[in-house]
Amino acid sequence: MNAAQVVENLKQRFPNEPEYIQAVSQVLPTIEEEYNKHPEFEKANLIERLCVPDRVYEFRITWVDDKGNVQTNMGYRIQHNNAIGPYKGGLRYHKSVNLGILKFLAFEQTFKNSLTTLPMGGAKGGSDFSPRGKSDAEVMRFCQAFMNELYRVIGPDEDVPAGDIGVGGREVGYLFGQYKKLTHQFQGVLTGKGIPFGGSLIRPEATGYGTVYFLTSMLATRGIELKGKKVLISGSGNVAQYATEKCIQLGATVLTLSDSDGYIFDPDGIDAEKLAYVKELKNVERGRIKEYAEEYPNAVYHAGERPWHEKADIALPCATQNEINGEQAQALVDNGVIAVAEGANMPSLPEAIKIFQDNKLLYAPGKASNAGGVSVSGLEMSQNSERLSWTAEEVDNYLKRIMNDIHENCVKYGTGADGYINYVKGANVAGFMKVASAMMSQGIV
Ligand SMILES: NC(=O)C1=CN([C@@H]2O[C@H](COP(=O)(O)OP(=O)(O)OC[C@H]3O[C@@H](n4cnc5c(N)ncnc54)[C@H](OP(=O)(O)O)[C@@H]3O)[C@@H](O)[C@H]2O)C=CC1
Ligand SMILES: O=C(O)CCC(=O)C(=O)O
Repeated sequence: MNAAQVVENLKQRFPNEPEYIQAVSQVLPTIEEEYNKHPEFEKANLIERLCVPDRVYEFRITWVDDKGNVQTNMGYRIQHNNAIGPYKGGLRYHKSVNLGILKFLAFEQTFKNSLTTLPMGGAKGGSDFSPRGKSDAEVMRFCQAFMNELYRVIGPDEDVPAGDIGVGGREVGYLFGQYKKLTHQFQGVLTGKGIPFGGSLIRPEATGYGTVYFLTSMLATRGIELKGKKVLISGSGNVAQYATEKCIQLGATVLTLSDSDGYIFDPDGIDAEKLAYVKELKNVERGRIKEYAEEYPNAVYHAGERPWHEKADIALPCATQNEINGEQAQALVDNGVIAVAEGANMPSLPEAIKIFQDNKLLYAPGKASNAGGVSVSGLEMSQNSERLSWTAEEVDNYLKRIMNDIHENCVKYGTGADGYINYVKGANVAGFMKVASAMMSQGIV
């Protein structure tokens, strides 16, 4: 494989999908050397078959708003690769959603799911529908209309969606209810379900907790503890909330949270009580993060900005893709940040990653550090299959073990001659080799 040539070909074929091209061009150069040790891969054109999704579903969703107006949105499901297990990955509801963004997420998910050690292929889906400002009834009607199309192509052994941006417990509940209505089947067809109907304990916490578990493993390679460190977190949704919670539990001080309108800086740190306020604000009242600064006057709200210019030891981007550019990465380095672990998917632009790596920061790409969420989704599937529910402690122990295994794999495949661990290379090679081996065994399909 000539990675640059493959990327160029994909660019020609998919010129309007910059995020997808960005994700692919971040992965291919890091697996090129390993790939080229296996001439049989090239003969099977494995790389193209791995980059281009197995199939893409695109559909119109029609729903009625509270005023009686008929609305339409676009819906998508990208089934990227099922070489190692059923398609698996979240659904995103956000006004920015388009085919290219979901293709990047599905591509990344394939590598991530491979890293989890569990049998899950990669997928992603969603809609350009924004739940922001919508009533519960509107969200319910939208979810039902979305499932009216999606139910045809998902199933517990076929494709198992879950949440992502804009899709949390509320939306998964409505989606599940409609699936059941349409199919007459009570099946583990979605993960992130409510606990009373087959959800797993620790699934809501898993992505944020897992990111911090991965961070502690990275810090341990340099004999550093999280306790006492100052942490910048972006986002204030599911991943950010539980990353904050785990940081607090492990004795770190979280200074910032954000949403798409701006960020808050709390010089006293966000403690458990303030975090409970954020959870209520974001998950129940569905308010804006600026209200935090009204509730806690020592905190400052910065409208229209991101938190990356604040001084701290650690950064955990937990909002969305491309939220750290080169200038912001340089500010983090200049301010003494030693570690960046991505809770979000692809939050760092390529220029930012280069700055982190050139400065030998501990830097974990999302496909490694945020894999805890989909891992516990995999454990939810296991519990559903055996009609059992595991305790929170059991699930959390599994999660710790999986995050540790992912870290070990990154170290194994990513440690360079100078001892610096390139977690990007480690995660990509480890994730790739398992999927490649499965694809080779299954023939040209
Ligand atoms: N949930 C999960 O289990 C997993 C999630 N992830 C990734 O983590 C990230 C966050 O997801 P999650 O917490 O679930 O989503 P939520 O919808 O719960 O929260 C998203 C947060 O990010 C903010 N945000 C969204 N878009 C932007 C933007 N364009 N600019 C700035 N802020 C933005 C939102 O602010 P606002 O309210 O203003 O929109 C909100 O605070 C995503 O990248 C997702 O793909 C990765 C693995 C698993
Ligand atoms: O839990 C899942 O299936 C998907 C989680 C997800 O969307 C992700 O890992 O980005």
